Amino acid sequence: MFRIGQGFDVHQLTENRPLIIGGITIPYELGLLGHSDADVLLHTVADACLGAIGEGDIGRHFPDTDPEFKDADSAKLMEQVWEIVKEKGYRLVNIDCTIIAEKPKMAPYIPQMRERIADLLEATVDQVNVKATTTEKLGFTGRGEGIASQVAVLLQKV
Ligand SMILES: Nc1ccn([C@@H]2O[C@H](COP(=O)(O)O)[C@@H](O)[C@H]2O)c(=O)n1
Ligand SMILES: C[C@@]1(CO)OP(=O)(O)OP(=O)(O)OC[C@H]1O
Repeated sequence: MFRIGQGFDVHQLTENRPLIIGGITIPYELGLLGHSDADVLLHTVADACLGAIGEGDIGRHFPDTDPEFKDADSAKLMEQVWEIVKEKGYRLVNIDCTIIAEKPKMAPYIPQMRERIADLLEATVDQVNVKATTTEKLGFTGRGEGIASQVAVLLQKV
């Protein structure tokens, strides 16, 4: 059996925060704000995986009111989500991710993000696609106020 999932997340850009996307720290003058490390892409991957198996969303599993998750490493949260996926008997078929950001340029970091996500989802790099787009200076992403991401995932029962 195959199950499809999708995710969407947004985090605000602000000063004095690291910019962590897809488990990779990107040098930039601004970073993402959140209760956790605010890795917008890993949150979206987690939401897509939870959606695919009918397990709600990341906030249900790791509430942003719980001090345990303050400044949490989103890769650790993703590992826990992937354990739930495996317990339900699923493996990754493929995942396709889009980062929506005016700046900085994501292209140099995308190979590392693919490797990191493949590692977290116990898959190979060819099963993971990561791409980026601007919104041509339009909207909150275009003004550089935040970064969004979208993910589609396909899982298969093994
Ligand atoms: N933050 C970003 C945004 C885009 N890219 C790359 O640039 C290409 C052109 O972007 P458009 O928004 O004009 O379509 C896009 O296809 C990406 O390859 C990027 O690296 N980082
Ligand atoms: C990850 C969690 C938990 O620390 O916090 P945030 O970093 O604020 O991220 P968000 O995507 O807003 O929601 C999920 C939260 O529960």
